[in-house]
This record gives sequence, structure tokens and C-alpha cells, in this order.
Amino acid sequence: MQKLKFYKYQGTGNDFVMIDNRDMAIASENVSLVKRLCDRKFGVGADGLILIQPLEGYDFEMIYFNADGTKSLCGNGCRSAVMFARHLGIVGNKASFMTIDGGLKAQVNDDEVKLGMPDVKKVEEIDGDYYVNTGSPHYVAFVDEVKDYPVFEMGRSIRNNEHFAPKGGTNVNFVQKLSDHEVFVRTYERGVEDETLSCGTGVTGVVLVCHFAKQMTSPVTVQTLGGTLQISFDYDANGYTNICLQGPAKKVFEGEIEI
Ligand SMILES: N[C@H](CCC[C@H](N)C(=O)O)C(=O)O
Repeated sequence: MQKLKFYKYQGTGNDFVMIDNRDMAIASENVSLVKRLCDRKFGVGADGLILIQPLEGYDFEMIYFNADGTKSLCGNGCRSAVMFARHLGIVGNKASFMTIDGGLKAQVNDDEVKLGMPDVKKVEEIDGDYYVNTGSPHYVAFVDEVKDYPVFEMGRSIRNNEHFAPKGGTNVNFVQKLSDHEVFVRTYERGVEDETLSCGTGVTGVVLVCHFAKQMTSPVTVQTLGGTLQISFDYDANGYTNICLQGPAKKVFEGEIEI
């Protein structure tokens, strides 16, 4: 048995096991270790796990795993990874890092991280709802009272709908419009297979859908069960650019676990 140092971070309640893997001690194919560390009964417990590794030309590379070991882009995970990299002294208040979806940049403002998200070309309509990929796939449905909505049951059903099977399923977001510049979002997350307290790529996709479907303009404040996020964007005939996701990300604790 060997001892593994880990850190626990959360970004608006989306929680992650963080590992300083600059020595490359953890193989990025070690899915069984990811599942064990994310298990809320037999491990540390988290929605996902993030490895921070060196990469030529960037401050670092982050490798994100959902709790089930699958990989995708994680907006809250990116925000938390930047805060972790600053804690490690790898970066100051600005970071340029590699992700599964390419290089991203971020800036730390006090306890918040402002993350530049990938450009998005289009929002699609699907059966009266919407579908958008912000680095991860997101189904978006408008509902009346999102706080009373059966997110787990309805989210699981859509996530597993055969229409999305060829793309490995989808995350599912339910949104209630609160005003012309504010919404409330709850998300069922692929790879966590449960509702999470917030989803960064999800709230980003929701805001672009709010522009597409409800003519809401930038910036939009998003309330989630885990806290408040702000998304801003530019829009022209080529789609959505200069998309920024901003919100808090904090260290919760650190520890060691035998693996
Ligand atoms: N579950 C997502 C990845 C994590 C997304 C979420 N945690 C975020 O903050 O963007 C997927 O497999 O597509």
C-alpha cells in the first residue's frame, strides 16, 4: 500500500478530488483508482477527479474524470484546477492550461475564477427543447418551478435516451427564467449519474440557449443549488465567442489516502 496526497475542492458545490500529478505517478488510464477515490462511501467522495500534470507550452495540463471514470470537459473542474494550481505555486492570477477540449485561459479574481470557455457555433432545437455542446453535451429544457422539478428521474431518462447513445449520452439541464438577466438551473450529470449542485459547462450552455430561445443578453446570472455563477458572451453570425464562466472555487480540505 502507498499513501496518496489529495486535495478536495469545490466550485459552486461541484466537488472534485485534486491530485498534484507533476511526478506523473498516477497513470491517466487508472480508471479503477478514479472510481474508488470518487466513491462517497469507500473513498474520498466527489463528482469527479482531476490530475494536474506538466505540459510543454502551458502552465499545466488538467485531466478530468467523471466519478464513473469517463472523461469530458468540466467547467467547474477547470475553475477549481486553476485555484489549485495557484495554491501549488504553479501559477499566479493568470493561467493557460490544456484540457480535453484544447487550451483554455483563466484569471483569478479574489476567491473567484473567470474561465474562458470554448467557442460554440450553434444551439439546436430538439422536440421543443434545446441541445448545445459547450465542451460537454447538454440538453436544456425550460420548466416553471425548477426547485420542485423531478430532476433525477427526468434527467436520468433523457440522459439515457437512445437518441444520444451514439454520442455517449448527454447531461441534462432544467432552467427557470427568473428575470431578463437571471435564471435558476439544476443539472443531471452524465458520468456522475445524479444531480450535481452545479455544472459549469451546463450553465454555460443554458445561457447560450437563453439567448437563442429567449433573446436574453450578456451577461446572465445563474443561480444553482451550489451557488451563483455569471456567464458572459459575444454573438455574431459565426456563433458564440468570448464566452466566460465566472464563480467561486475553494479548497475544502486536504489529506492522504492509502491506495
Ligand atoms: N459530466 C460532464 C463533465 C463534467 C461537467 C460539469 N461538472 C462541469 O462543471 O462542466 C460530462 O461528462 O459531459
